[in-house]
Amino acid sequence: MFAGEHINTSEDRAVLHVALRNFDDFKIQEAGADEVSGVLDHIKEFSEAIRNGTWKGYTGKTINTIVNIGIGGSDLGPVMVTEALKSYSKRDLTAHFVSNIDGTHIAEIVRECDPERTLFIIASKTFTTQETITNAESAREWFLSSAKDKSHVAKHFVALSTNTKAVTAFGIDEANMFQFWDWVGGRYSLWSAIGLSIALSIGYDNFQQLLQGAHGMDKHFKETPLENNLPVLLAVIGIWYNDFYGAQTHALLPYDQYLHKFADYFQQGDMESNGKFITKNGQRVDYQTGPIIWGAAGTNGQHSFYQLVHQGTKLIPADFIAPATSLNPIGGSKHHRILLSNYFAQPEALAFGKTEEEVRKEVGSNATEALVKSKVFEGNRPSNSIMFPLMTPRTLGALIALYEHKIFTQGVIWGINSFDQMGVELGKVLAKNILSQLDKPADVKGHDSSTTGLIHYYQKYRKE
Ligand SMILES: O=P(O)(O)OC[C@H]1O[C@H](O)[C@@H](O)[C@@H](O)[C@@H]1O
Repeated sequence: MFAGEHINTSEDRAVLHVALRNFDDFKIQEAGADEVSGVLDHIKEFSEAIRNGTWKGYTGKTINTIVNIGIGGSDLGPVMVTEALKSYSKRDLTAHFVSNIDGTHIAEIVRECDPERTLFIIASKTFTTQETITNAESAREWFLSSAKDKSHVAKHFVALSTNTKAVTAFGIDEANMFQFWDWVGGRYSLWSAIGLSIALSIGYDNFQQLLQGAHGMDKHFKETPLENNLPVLLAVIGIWYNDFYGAQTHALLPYDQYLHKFADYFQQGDMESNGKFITKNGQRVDYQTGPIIWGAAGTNGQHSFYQLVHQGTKLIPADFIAPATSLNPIGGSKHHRILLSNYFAQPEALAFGKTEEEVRKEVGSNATEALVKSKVFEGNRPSNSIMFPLMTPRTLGALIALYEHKIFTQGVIWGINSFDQMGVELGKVLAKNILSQLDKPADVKGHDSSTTGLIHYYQKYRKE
């Protein structure tokens, strides 16, 4: 990876998100790597102009709302990080994220926007993603219904992409485009121009701290012997339970409300990277690869699904993640002490459980056998605990990079290509064909009976 070899073999690409946060440290030879600092300068200059009010909208007002339009890697990273670092954000600059093609998503968000004071950020590596382009077109239509004159688009629309041609064809000036390169995978792109909404929200200096935190983890990963290497340790522990104990899933359980999107983010990060049954050499694996990633912020999960984690029939390895100090120490950190007492208690309960003997002592001799048995916790359920002093941009950068390299290491051990995403293609192709058949029942051809029946049902009941 660090040598810039084309380890994304199926697409013949280097994988260099580490070059986005390198600060001239590692020597990386790849076209575009020398352009990173120029794009960072552009991000700095632009984010400062928006934040300090020198950038004005078409009626001379400052920008008070940003709307990032993107999906997958062009959405989940910015959403997760702006939420995680909300405490560092400019409170009078509201950030919204539109991803879903469902018109409800953009319709509900523009209801909260003032066209004179809103900046739309169209985030798409390829600039061909149907959802994003359709949402961007609807945003432009909504904007022009107030602004009227197309020349005003330049003050309210910017693009983050590798595809200059498609961006300019959409009507966005090249000067308002933030570049990145094909060696940045979508799910590894928050460090690139795709992070513009993050820089706008928390300020460029904090964005740079985020990058530096990730770079620190990159160095650790590259230079530390395997037995002390954090991403490697997480990777091999994960493989141990996944491949040798049959665990199907892995839960990410941050005891930090700011990290409430962490599991959503790494659902793409991990499952799109390692959800593959073909090795780099084209053989079908005869072992398990990437786990199902899921989770929720503690303690909410405890009151929802932990029953199964503790007493269900499935083995669920979990990562418990927490800051020692809260950014919101209300009530003299009363809340945080309660939160952390749960953070400490859960792994302990999972590991050591409660024996039948202990239960008997507790319930007394009148209890039925069934009641006794229902209160037993078998224990011996695995978890990792990750703790850090305080949620800062630098810490978050390191934490994200920790998981990125864990995923990469697992992919290497499984012999798969963690950096393509062929599995998202088939559905897209089928949907395109179906879209062209939706008008008339007679057009619905070439499907199985269930699909045909469903489309006919829609055609019978739709109102437009
Ligand atoms: O940024 P884009 O090009 O719009 O892609 C958005 C998403 O599309 C697909 O689902 C995949 O390729 C994802 O990896 C990607 O993040």
